[in-house]
Amino acid sequence: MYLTFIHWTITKTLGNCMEQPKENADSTDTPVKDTSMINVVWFKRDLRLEDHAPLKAAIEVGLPVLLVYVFEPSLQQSPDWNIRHWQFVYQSIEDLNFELEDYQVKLHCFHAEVPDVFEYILKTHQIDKVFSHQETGIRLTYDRDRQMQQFFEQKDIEWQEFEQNGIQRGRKNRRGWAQDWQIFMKEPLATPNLAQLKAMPYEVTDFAFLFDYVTGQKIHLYSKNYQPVGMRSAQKYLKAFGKKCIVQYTTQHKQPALSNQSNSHLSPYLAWGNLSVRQVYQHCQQLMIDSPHRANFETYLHHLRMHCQCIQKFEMEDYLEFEAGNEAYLQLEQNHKNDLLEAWKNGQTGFPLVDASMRCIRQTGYLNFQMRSLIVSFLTHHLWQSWHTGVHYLGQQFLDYEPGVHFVRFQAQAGAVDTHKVKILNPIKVSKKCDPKAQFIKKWVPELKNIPAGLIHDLSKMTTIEQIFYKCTIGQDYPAPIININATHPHAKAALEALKKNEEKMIHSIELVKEQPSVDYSPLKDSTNKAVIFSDKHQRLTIHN
Ligand SMILES: Cc1cc2nc3c(=O)[nH]c(=O)nc-3n(C[C@H](O)[C@H](O)[C@H](O)COP(=O)(O)OP(=O)(O)OC[C@H]3O[C@@H](n4cnc5c(N)ncnc54)[C@H](O)[C@@H]3O)c2cc1C
Repeated sequence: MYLTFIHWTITKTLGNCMEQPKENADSTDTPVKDTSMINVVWFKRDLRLEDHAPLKAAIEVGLPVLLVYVFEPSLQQSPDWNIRHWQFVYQSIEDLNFELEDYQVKLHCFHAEVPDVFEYILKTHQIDKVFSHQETGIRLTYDRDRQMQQFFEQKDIEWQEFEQNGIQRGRKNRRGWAQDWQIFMKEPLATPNLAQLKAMPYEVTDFAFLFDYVTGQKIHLYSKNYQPVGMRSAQKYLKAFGKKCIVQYTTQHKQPALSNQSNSHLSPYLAWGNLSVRQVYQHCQQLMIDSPHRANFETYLHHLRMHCQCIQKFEMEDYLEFEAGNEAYLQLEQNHKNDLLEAWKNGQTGFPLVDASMRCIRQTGYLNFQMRSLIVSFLTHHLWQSWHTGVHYLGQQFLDYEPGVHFVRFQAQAGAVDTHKVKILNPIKVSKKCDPKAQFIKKWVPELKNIPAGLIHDLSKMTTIEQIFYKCTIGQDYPAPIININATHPHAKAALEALKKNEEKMIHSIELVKEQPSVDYSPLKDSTNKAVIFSDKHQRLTIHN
């Protein structure tokens, strides 16, 4: 009866993605060891089948390959974790398994700690090698990788890790990094030959790897407000961006209401690896050759490099997860005020664009760069709360949560890395500039839907008669501003200015988020000066006149 219930629950909640234990499975049975050697590909933030160096290498060895993804319970305890991240991963795996059906292969999922998973596989199989990408994650995943390194050494298993997205391990500084990154981006895609993948029948029969996972979690659900998931959706978004959105990319990308027409929305696919940065880079390079929007492509490729540059910085300075890059920042007196923090999280600050942004991320998991900067500036400069107080909350909300970009960008905007570069954003001015017709505000703050755009950005100017006329009483239907921007702005400015004096001595971050020397984004040329591009799928050279 008990087993039947568990089996039913698992089937209902996990659908096809997770391993299904047999009803008569008994975890106390001694598994029969299959002595043939296998290799394992351990998927992490690389949920795709193209440009996948570990998968390619594993297939080329020729042994049977087991494909594995591990949902780690310890990550669920991390303050930046949110079920939406796992929902995205889960859907990605479903999509990937759909593609793999043609090859009668499957990516197997576990819910357990990684050493336990490998111990479990070792009960029945001999592992020769494990292939994976390097991961620039949080301290928890880094420590897990160090633990796994020892584990594999003890078991005499070779672990081959591959560079991903041009992020280099073991670097002491970023000198020359931009050039290396560009070389990596122009290298041929690592295309696995899936037809050669030797399938192996495999089943997880031990409930320990499944049961905890099922309890209380709704991993198989996926909100219709989130972007569609998977390699095929990612390719569609990539194509749409290259064809349409790129036209407005530099003119409109700060406007949240127009983000569907101008921003790429590729970030979740890059964060969880439905696409590699190199796939995006090479796709854009192909398109820009004859494009009248070449300059926009160049800006986009530059932004893509900045994205990787943040991750590289975090790879070298992972303490930024816990500490400000600038010790001077600790001198700021910022008292924790829970009511302010809650108002910010719930989109109830009385500043329409801030509230619209906070409500939007809760619902969709997406926000453009400019609005992310605004909500961080509002929290750290106007509400005068330390960067720690909001960094995990936003990480939870973002569907594209990428620790390297997130911690570095958050700290940079707060002024926790370098106060010289900080922009204290005025929510009223940004609102007028980025949402002039208030489309974004009205979508996410429906209480304000009757108020004309001319009044909506600064509600403190609305008279009582106007409030009655537009059926919105401030302080009743919508909160009055929780702070006085005319006081908070100069206060933050003066406090950050005061830090500058001793800041130089106190920045312990080895390098700031600064521009690198400009790099050439133009396509590779052959000896006859024709553009050379590696075509996406087949690695064949395409010559463009
Ligand atoms: C506080 C904060 C936290 C962030 N956290 C994350 C995160 O967890 N994961 C993540 O992927 N990104 C993060 N970003 C970066 C960025 O906001 C998102 O990548 C971007 O909004 C995703 O949208 P998109 O895919 O449509 O990118 P697009 O708008 O199409 O932009 C493409 C790339 O350009 C970069 N970019 C866009 N505008 C600018 C600009 N004005 N200056 C410099 N670079 C720019 C983006 O980072 C992105 O990588 C964060 C930014 C901030 C300010």
